[in-house]
Amino acid sequence: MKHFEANFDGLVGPTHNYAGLSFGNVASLNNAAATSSPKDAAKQGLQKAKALAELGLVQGMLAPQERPDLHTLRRIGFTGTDAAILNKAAKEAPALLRACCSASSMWTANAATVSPSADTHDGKLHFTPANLVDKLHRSIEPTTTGNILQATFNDSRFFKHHQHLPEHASFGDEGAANHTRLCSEYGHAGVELFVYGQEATNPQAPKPQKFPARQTLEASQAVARLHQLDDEGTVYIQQNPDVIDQGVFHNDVIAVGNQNVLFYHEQAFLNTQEKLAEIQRKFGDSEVHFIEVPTSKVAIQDAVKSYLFNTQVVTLPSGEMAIIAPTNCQENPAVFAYLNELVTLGTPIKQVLYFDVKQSMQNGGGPACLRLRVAMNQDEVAAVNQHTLMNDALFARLNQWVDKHYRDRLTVADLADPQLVIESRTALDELTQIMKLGSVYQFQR
Ligand SMILES: N=C(N)NCCC[C@H](NC(=O)CCC(=O)O)C(=O)O
Repeated sequence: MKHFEANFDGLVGPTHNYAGLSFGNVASLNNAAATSSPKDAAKQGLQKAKALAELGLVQGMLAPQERPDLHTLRRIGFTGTDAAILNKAAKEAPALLRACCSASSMWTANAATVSPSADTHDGKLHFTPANLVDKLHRSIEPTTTGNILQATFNDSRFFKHHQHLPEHASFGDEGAANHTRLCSEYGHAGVELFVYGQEATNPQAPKPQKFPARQTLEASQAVARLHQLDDEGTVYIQQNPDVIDQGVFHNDVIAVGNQNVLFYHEQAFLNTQEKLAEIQRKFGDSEVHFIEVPTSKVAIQDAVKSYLFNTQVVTLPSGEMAIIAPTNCQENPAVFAYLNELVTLGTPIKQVLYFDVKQSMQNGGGPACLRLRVAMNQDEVAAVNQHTLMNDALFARLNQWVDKHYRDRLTVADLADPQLVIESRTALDELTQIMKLGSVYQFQR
């Protein structure tokens, strides 16, 4: 049986904008109130997804969410027509309106945690949508995320969908951004690494002082229980609180793994040596390539600016690995020099491919934020909703759809425009037909 690691990229939604919503995420704060281009953002994402499909990887797309989120605005007491609600919210609670308009579901690394069937006791592939409780604008994602995941992975013989964890800070869960899986082959049982920022039930444990730790140990443990993982196939690692305070708001901003490679910054974790030894022991006989990037070569600030670690490390059909990096890495001299050296070091990583995803980067989302990894065997791939899988036809169709419905420019002031609701719903309604998703949105129910 053949095995693959598929990437499901988030299709950027029609309201992509810069609202400065993510305290602790340097790019989001620095670009607050900048003018965005939803059209360019969506096309940059589609280009990357198409390129990965052309490299021979299994590539899917996940639909964006309905924004502005009028249902949440109604839930918090705004009444009247859609236009009246937007008008009132813009005047009386502009920060809440901005939170209800973010296209943040595009970062599907935060959509869910996924455990492949090779790791789980019941032999099913498990999904738990992330509750994203640390940020208001993201906490309104998980229910629709669950609907979209179920419409995409819609065969209960293979896929098991859980409800998101309880919506409380003790269970702060940011999904796959704080989870990576090492394995010898995608279809063999692997070691799942859960990286958390703090322990909710132990106030004495280390935690960041300035910026929030979005993921708790308790959330990671709950997901591992739900997914029926073995203790021997699971490692919990605490992220270094000092780097969270320097803008590393998710572990995937400082570390990434693929098969037998863990690529990370020397300051990424606490108790690094002990944890690497545990990973190696649980991995088994063959060797894990621990590629540690020292501060002397790449400072934390350079890693945060360039997103060196928010790269996708992928295995090509040839068996060699490539790094999918944002063009921002080419523009940072220290990082570019490091990447040029990396491919000569004799590790499995042999090439670097650069993609312009600047529209997303300006909100703190690099190539790896834009994708949810799902390791699957060929029967599972066949059971996926085939209309979500990238190919020439879907690429052309989605580009046409973007051209038809998306604005070239969007400012925060435009978010109160009632026309944007109509445009967004018309676009998403058509998208659910293109991707054969059924009625996943509240406005369709
Ligand atoms: N690292 C991963 N996997 N994901 C990146 C998520 C970026 C996202 N940015 C935002 O939500 C910014 C929205 C704004 O400010 O308009 C966040 O902070 O949650």
